[in-house]
Amino acid sequence: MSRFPAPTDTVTPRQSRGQERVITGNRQTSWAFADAFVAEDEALRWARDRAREAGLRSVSPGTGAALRLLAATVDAKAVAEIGTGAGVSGIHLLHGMRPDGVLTTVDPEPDRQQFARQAFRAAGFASNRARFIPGRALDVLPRLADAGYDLVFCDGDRLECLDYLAESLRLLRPGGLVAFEGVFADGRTMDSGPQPAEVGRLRELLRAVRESQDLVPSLLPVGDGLLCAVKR
Ligand SMILES: C[S@@+](CC[C@H](N)C(=O)[O-])C[C@H]1O[C@@H](n2cnc3c(N)ncnc32)[C@H](O)[C@@H]1O
Repeated sequence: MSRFPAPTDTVTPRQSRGQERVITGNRQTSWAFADAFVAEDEALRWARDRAREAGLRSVSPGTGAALRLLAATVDAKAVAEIGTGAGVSGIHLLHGMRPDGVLTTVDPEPDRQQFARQAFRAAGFASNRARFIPGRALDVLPRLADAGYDLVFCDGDRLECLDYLAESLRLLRPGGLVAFEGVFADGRTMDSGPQPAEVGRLRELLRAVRESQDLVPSLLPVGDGLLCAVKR
């Protein structure tokens, strides 16, 4: 006998109401619970504080947990990160990568990379687990090896996101994964009112990733929106 309901089977009103209550009841609380599900340690809190003092956004704890998961899923040995910041996302990526994996992280601000270096050390990662490259992504990425990366994480200049996509497709091995942080732009991406240029670029990015024949995409509703895609 089939385990699946026949197409004519119906869900009773009682079941339907119950399911709806679980899904819609207190959604904000559920999202807050999901975002805090994986606890952050002292090194991450330290890096977050440095970022806050510098007026920088960091990935949310939920996005950090997703990055760990993604890095572990592709058994990442080589990860490229655009936008080091104070190292919050880098710590999460390193936790998900193989123990011998190397994170290559790019940022034009050496002071921020210095904070990240300290944070990685405080989190217990040996110095040879991270390669810090100071500079702008579009100057640095062309020097990185074709198909040499398992995962590319993009959290730099949103105006450049389409160029990051093109570079990521070159950098990733088949089966590798690209992720873009912040594609909701605090809700502006879905807002029909007038928006700044970076929102236009994010919309183009969403369209390009969704329509690409070379990618298997998913938009994860964690933090400020994490757009992910696997390269075929
Ligand atoms: C939002 S912060 C990154 C936060 C970091 N990913 C985290 O979660 O801890 C954005 C970073 O991108 C860097 N950035 C800005 N323009 C860039 C560019 N063209 N190439 C690489 N990084 C850039 C900024 O200096 C800043 O540190």
